[in-house]
Amino acid sequence: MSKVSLSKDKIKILLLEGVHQSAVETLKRNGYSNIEYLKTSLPESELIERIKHVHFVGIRSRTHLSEAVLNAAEKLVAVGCFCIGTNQVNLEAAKRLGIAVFNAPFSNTRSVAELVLGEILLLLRGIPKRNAMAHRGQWFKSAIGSFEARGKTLGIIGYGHIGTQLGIMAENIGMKVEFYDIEDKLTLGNAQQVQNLTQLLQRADVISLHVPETPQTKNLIGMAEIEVMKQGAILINASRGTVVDIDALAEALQHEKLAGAAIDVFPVEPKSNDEEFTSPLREFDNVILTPHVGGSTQEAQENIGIEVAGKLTKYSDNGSTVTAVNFPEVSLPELSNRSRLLHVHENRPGVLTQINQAFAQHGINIAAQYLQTDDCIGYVVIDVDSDHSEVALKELSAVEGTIRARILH
Ligand SMILES: NC(=O)c1ccc[n+]([C@@H]2O[C@H](COP(=O)([O-])OP(=O)(O)OC[C@H]3O[C@@H](n4cnc5c(N)ncnc54)[C@H](O)[C@@H]3O)[C@@H](O)[C@H]2O)c1
Ligand SMILES: O=C(O)CC[C@@H](O)C(=O)O
Repeated sequence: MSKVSLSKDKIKILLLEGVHQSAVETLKRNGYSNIEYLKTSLPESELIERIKHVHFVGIRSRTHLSEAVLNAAEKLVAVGCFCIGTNQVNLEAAKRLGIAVFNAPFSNTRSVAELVLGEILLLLRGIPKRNAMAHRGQWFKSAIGSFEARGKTLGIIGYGHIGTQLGIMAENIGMKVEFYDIEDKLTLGNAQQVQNLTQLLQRADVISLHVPETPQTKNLIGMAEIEVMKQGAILINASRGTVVDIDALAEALQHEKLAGAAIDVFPVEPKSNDEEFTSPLREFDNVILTPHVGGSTQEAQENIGIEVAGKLTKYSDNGSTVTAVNFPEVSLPELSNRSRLLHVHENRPGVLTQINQAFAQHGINIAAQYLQTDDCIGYVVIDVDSDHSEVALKELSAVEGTIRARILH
């Protein structure tokens, strides 16, 4: 499958899930005007129809780009996830099809860390329960089950962008911070890395999860893990819904093993604000339930819009794949007075030799060549004189193992 360079007004962009207007503004400022903007996600069957003619798609966490959807996306060049998580996209299938996927790895991390810090303070004081009771006309003025954060131990699981910021903020209010991560991490402030999860669970007054969704993090916290936590501890999950076994959590709350919880993400989340939210946790006054809004602040969404739209623009305009999550990363200078060929191919021996031989046969001079590969695909970018560019594209498209070829003038 190959493509010829399109004028920008022909490049079709579909933005879903109400991404911030800053994305639309960034795309328009860069000359992209053919934008369809929807406030919701789309069910798979509708998405399959709509995505057929689209060159770039922008999504958040509710849109599932399954293999079936990606297979239907004949023209799709890249996906922009206007969020951190990319688990909603079949990244391997996208890669095999030569579709680059970008995200915003840190623009909303401060927002998540701030929300979690607030939840820690409220839960340690037993405020969610007192608040719920007051709404029902009950007056529960008592210090029972109400504690300061100072001196308590916060156990962070996943000490990445969010975990580290939360750790620093928690230390600033006098908490002791310990964390568990599968990688050895540079510890910030006075935080301490512990060697295994059980140790962290046994020692912490509050556990907060900040891991990605992976096969290893599925039900990372279940019945057995809650069992080893301190009596009366607090559990917070603002990472992904698959990380905590919700039924096990509900049971622990029922038996008052845990004093409270704050849950922002769920194994199954409503597809839109019109759908009912169902969860066994709804019955507990001591649980803060939020509709996956950890990163939903004006500041974060605006920054994400600019960041991801900027990455899509750059990939479209000059072929740069820097920070792509499923693609070999190539950093490229701006294109001037030449044409640029972008070639995604299966990573097998001889592809580059074929390309160079074909170009030599046609007397096509290569002004610059950039190549990066991973175990599955190769991405080569070749700058040539514009006079030779159409022949070069034809040759490139005929190379065995070609997944996609595109040209920029
Ligand atoms: N609730 C929200 O709105 C919201 C917003 C942003 C991010 N998130 C979620 O939070 C997650 C974390 O975000 P981040 O920016 O801190 O990511 P990050 O990649 O910077 O950090 C994740 C950390 O988890 C560690 N990790 C991975 N697997 C682990 C395991 N099995 N056990 C222990 N540690 C493990 C990694 O080594 C890394 O240090 C994201 O993947 C996303 O799913 C949710
Ligand atoms: O905005 C969203 O839908 C997802 C937010 C968050 O979970 C993320 O992965 O960045």
